[in-house]
Amino acid sequence: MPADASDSTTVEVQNETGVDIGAARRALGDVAHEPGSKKPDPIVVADGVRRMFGGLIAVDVEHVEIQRGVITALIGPNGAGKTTFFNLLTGFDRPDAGEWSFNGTSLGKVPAYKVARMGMVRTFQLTKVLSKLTVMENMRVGATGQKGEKLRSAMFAPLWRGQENANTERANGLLERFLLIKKKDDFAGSLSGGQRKLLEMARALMADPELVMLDEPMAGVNPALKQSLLGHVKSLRDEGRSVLFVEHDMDMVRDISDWVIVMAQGKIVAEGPPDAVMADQRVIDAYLGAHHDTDISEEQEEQILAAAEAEIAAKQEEPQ
Ligand SMILES: Nc1ncnc2c1ncn2[C@@H]1O[C@H](COP(=O)(O)OP(=O)(O)OP(=O)(O)O)[C@@H](O)[C@H]1O
Repeated sequence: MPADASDSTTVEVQNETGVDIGAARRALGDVAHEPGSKKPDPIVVADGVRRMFGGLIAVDVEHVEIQRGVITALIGPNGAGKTTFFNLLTGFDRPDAGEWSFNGTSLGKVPAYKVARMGMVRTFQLTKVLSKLTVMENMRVGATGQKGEKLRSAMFAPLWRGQENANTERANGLLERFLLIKKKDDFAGSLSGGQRKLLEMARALMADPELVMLDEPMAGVNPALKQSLLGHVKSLRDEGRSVLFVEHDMDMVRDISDWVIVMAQGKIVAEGPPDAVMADQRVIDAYLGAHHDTDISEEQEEQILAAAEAEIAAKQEEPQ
């Protein structure tokens, strides 16, 4: 079902984080469908962010704002600069120019681990679960602000143990939610591709982030697990988090996004709600021009079938 603002399951829901989910989504109704459009309540704002690799301009984002409390998809053909932009926003790479902020705080020189602690957590295209650690150990690695990390705090072991108990409790809750609890003592390396994606998402939530950034969450996931992953992503929004995800699976983008941002050749080239963006000729050109595993639409399929049937009928009518 398309995620529109009239979705009765989420409208008027006020959750423990204080974000009125329905309001955040409805507010997008007044936002212009154009690259760099201003959002009513942005959680991320980026200006003039540019990253060169040799002579190649991988990212050249003039201005972009990510609305708080909604699901935003970042789409674009292969090599458009989506992952590089993710890396820059989260401190895993440094730009040649530009500035960006999270909750109004400039992140220009903030290292990745601090960005995560500030509440902006990401997952990776190729999952980075630590295969030689158990599922539970992976979850513990995801917890930030652990007092046990610091020597000074280690002197206050009871305090540290308290933290560890809280982490274990939180990890158990998340593993239940992501249907991984029975695997908690298995090595992460023994999980299927889809389960690793689930573990990565669960681990990201150990830090209780405000913004969850997912890089191709559906890649390598079997159809059965896809539905469950979609549900999990929606539940992140429904508990008041903001979600920004990169994805090539257009069904997923159409199904769960409140807003779609399109990149091509490093730049933002279009923005809007999913239906409007996917009907935009510039987007179709940018996508079909460079990305080849896009499914044809039902309408296109019908047109092709009708043309084939007409051709067969015409041949049958030809004099032998
Ligand atoms: N470390 C690097 N060194 C050199 N070039 C790079 C590096 N990382 C990315 N690039 C180049 O920058 C451009 C943008 O790549 P990026 O991976 O960000 O695109 P993308 O939109 O995420 O693509 P995909 O959808 O295929 O993952 C590409 O031309 C890529 O080859």
